[in-house]
Amino acid sequence: MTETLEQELQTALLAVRQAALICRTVQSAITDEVLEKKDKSPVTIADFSSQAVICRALHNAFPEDPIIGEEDAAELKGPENREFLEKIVAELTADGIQDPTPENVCTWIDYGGAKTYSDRFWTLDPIDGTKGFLRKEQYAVSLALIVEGKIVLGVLGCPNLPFPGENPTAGTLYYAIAGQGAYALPLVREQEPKRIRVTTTSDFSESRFCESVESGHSSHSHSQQLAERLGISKEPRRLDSQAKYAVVAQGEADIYMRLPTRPGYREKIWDHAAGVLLVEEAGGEVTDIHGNPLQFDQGYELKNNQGVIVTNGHLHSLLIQSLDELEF
Ligand SMILES: Nc1ncnc2c1ncn2[C@@H]1O[C@H](COP(=O)(O)O)[C@@H](OP(=O)(O)O)[C@H]1O
Ligand SMILES: [Mg+2]
Repeated sequence: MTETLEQELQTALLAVRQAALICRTVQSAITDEVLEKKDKSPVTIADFSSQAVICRALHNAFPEDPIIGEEDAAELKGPENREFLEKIVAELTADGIQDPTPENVCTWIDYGGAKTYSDRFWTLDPIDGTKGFLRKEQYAVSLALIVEGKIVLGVLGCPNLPFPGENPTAGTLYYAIAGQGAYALPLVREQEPKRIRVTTTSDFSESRFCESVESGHSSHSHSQQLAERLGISKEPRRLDSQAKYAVVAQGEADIYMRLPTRPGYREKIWDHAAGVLLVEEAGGEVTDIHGNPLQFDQGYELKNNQGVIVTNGHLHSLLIQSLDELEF
């Protein structure tokens, strides 16, 4: 890749930072009462607001680029949801976004409505780890640029992952450009980015893995079997969202396992693209459970892949070999 992607990077960093700060505001307003009522509206306001802000920024800077986003505005357009749309408008107004009329907000969200592969496109998960967001735990705003099937830029906003040396509530913004390394900076303010790297652990008995909190997203029983087989004795670190990729990329865990819970499920590209590049650029390795590279040229799903295995590289092939012996 000869072009520098400087404009893409600056646009993506600004947009993800803004969206992540909006999500943080909405998350702090979630109360137990809302959760007890099983009312998911705060998360939905945050999802839509995040997608609106990021797609608006991308469309202004790169009007020709398709965006494959997780959300679309179809359900916001009916009269029965007008009040809900007004809440999103109010949130964006409070955040100082210019001209967030109901019509504009729907238009911005729908910029993210591409579904099929093209030679150059963005993929966006406005809130990855919805369940973590609702529990007031980890979640991520995730944005990646894919050119000719290769991830060339990834940005991950993790409002609840502390940046070393900063106030624990500061949050971290991660980014990577293909061939140029992986970096972290505090979410809340401009600072010189810090290069991040995976661990050098080559012995499973010393290693720590991370996995989803939700056993419906990644099989805890299989990971436990595998850990026993490989002699991994440390307790797994469980956290939601692509924050797991960030944790491996910055050397706080050696492995991230995402083991299928049912054979037909296909991973979504927006749940992985930014995280994959972050880990690869930090020196790690990412494949599916069979050791095949993840294919980002198949539409919005990783159609040809099953599960995801992320390691610091040193532990990869042995882990894949041991997985071969498990039934999924
Ligand atoms: N059966 C399944 N297997 C794997 N991932 C699943 C799944 N069902 C849903 N997911 C995905 O898991 C993501 C969260 O992953 P994690 O458990 O690592 O936090 C969800 O993203 P959203 O939260 O954006 O909907 C969703 O896309
Ligand atoms: Mg997701």
